[in-house]
Amino acid sequence: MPDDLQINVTVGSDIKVKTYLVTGGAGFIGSNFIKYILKKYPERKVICLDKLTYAGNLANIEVEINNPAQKLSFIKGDINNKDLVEYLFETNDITYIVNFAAESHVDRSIEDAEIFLKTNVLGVQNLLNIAKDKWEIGEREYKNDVKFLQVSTDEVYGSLGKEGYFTEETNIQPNSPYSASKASADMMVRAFNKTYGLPTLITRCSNNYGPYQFPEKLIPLMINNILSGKKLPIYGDGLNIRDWLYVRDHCQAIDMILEKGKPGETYNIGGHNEKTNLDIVETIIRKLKDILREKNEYLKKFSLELDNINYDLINFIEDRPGHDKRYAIDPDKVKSEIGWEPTIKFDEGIVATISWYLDNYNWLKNITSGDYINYYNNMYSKK
Ligand SMILES: Cc1cn([C@H]2C[C@H](O)[C@@H](COP(=O)(O)OP(=O)(O)O[C@H]3O[C@H](CO)[C@@H](O)[C@H](O)[C@H]3O)O2)c(=O)[nH]c1=O
Repeated sequence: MPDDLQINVTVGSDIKVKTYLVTGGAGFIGSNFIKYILKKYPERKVICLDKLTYAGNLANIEVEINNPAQKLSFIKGDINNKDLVEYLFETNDITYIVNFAAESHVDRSIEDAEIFLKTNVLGVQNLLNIAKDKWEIGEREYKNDVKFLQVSTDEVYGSLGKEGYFTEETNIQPNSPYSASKASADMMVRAFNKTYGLPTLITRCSNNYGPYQFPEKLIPLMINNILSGKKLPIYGDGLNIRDWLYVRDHCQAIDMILEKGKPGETYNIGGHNEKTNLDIVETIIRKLKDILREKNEYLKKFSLELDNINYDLINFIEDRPGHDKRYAIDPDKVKSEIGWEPTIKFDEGIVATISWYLDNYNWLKNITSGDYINYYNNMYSKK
């Protein structure tokens, strides 16, 4: 086995069941997806490959890794590592690749785009190339059930004005280095389908929220800042609009698209829940206050006073360069062809999310302090 380490190896039994290679499975959406799949299909196998960057965290799937009843194996490694990815194909009968591995934060991409190209573009190209070689059983013929699903973003379409929606036919017009890297990857996925017949799927989701999201993104950042007694920075006038999708709904959509999606196709996945950023932040302030009123043991724990949690915390700051005004997704294709629609209402999802962060404050502290990174890196360097 190449340099990288494998723990809790449960793959390789004789029973023929579907096996997923989930890349980036220790990150926010990836870890939620692994939980969803293991719960829904206890007999299926999942191999999680993750580099464990600042945003990928083994703690997110630790419960599943330590549960011998669940068929999850974890490999620490980079999707750019050719030998490692080839080895995973050679030693497992992989049915689905679901690629969540990505640098995902727009602001970081504005600071420095290099790692975005390495992971989001070259990494995807490496996965595609190996899948093409290892899955191929004859010229342009692949086993019926294998599929390569690239998790992409609605940001590849650029920005909408007040009217209209993104459809799968909308032109690609990325505006940030991050979305340009995701759009490039989508083009490579398309090219591998057209050129080699690789059975690919692309999903483009709107803004996700829910448990295990790294607190650099709007919703967990605001929750974390309130709990730490900090101001709430809003870019520009706060009137930019995003379409918010609860992460579990997103996982359900990906599962259904893997099972029912047509190779070569793209599916947009939205929450049908457009909100301005200001509205999101005000909602968090109100809901967090409601929760704290009921669970007042948390007030002591975080040394907070209810009266101090109010809209005065909002701090309008300089706008993000190239800030997209509005994202919104036309729900038709995924609804009519796959039969998927979001099920979790925003009011419900945001309360569940805030409560999760309150109940898992140690996770938040460890992830922001870098303690998790140090802990897991030490664990690997000792092995
Ligand atoms: C972090 C932060 C963000 N914002 C604004 C910028 C955006 O209009 C909105 C959401 O920002 P972010 O949470 O960074 O997410 P956004 O740029 O929309 O991109 C997200 O959603 C995309 C899907 O639409 C994903 O592909 C990206 O990986 C994900 O990061 O809130 C603020 O006003 N203040 C902040 O501190």
